Amino acid sequence: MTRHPLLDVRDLTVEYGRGRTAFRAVDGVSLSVAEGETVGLVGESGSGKSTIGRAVVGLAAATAGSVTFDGEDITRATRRRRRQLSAALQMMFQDPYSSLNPARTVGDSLVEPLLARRDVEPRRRRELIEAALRRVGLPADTAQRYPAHFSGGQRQRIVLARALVGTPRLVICDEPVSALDVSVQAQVINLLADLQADLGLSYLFIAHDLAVVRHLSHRVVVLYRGQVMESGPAETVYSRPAHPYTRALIAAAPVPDPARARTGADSPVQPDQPAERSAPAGGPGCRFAGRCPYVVDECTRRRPPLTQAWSGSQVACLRQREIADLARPKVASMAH
Ligand SMILES: Nc1ncnc2c1ncn2[C@@H]1O[C@H](COP(=O)(O)OP(=O)(O)OP(=O)(O)O)[C@@H](O)[C@H]1O
Repeated sequence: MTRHPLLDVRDLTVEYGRGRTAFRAVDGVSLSVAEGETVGLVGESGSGKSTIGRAVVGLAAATAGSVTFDGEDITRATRRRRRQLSAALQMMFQDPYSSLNPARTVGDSLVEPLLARRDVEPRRRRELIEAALRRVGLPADTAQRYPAHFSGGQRQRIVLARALVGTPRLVICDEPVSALDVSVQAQVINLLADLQADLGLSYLFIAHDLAVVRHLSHRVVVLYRGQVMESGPAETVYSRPAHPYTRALIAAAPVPDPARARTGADSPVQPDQPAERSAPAGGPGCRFAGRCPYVVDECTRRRPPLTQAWSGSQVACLRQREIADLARPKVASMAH
């Protein structure tokens, strides 16, 4: 058991472009992932989820803030150090078609993470590759074949085997099932859960679909246009969403549970509206103000800090108390 979180992202800001055209895709985001924990990172398209994942693995440069992995500040780690870390810190992308090189056998793709591991002798590589393939439910001879032989679900298993072969501690799963058929999605999600139980892996699980994240996540972080709107234990965020944006997201997700459907039903916000990019980088105010049904002038003037909400989550909303009163069932009149 480590005393510090395995991954600790503090006040991370990532800007694309420079000067007047600079666009702040991630704006002061903090989150952490403990050993053996899954943290779901949710938000609509363009909210900056992938950018956070890419900054953690060094594929996007942090403009400000820090990324700490197992106690080591890796925000500006050298290429050499990144390569050493690449086995322990893996990223799994959405599209299993583009993330495997079609011209290379599966075995050739899977050997890459092993090349970074000095402790693995070349003759053991084949054994480890076959073990990783078996671990994800694929036959060992998969290694000799090309990606074109496999379906989307099988390819995503191969991508997962590639992550496993380096014995990762943290896997950043960037929408790993979005491109798959619904029936196959559940298999991959269950496989991720089994691997976590067996190997103690940690996941930062990125998705726009709250339903997918819910099944797997211990905690959830809700992102909107580069800023954290709400974060907390998954069950709390789902059953008692405190931020108007979280409530809108939940209202828009397929909801089998009628009690849960009621939670966000009062929100007229459409979370699927494309997020405009009009807010200036680092401008004051809440990024959700333009779409919030509860907005008041102050919301556009200062950025709400993340504070403890009535629900037990951390919420960035200046009006959270008043909104909580609106959302609660009116029991006062029944008190006498
Ligand atoms: N290389 C880049 N250069 C410029 N802008 C970028 C770049 N990559 C992403 N962006 C922009 O940054 C914002 C955040 O993108 P990002 O991909 O991180 O969001 P996301 O929440 O993961 O969305 P999606 O679910 O669509 O992948 C978007 O507005 C996107 O257009």
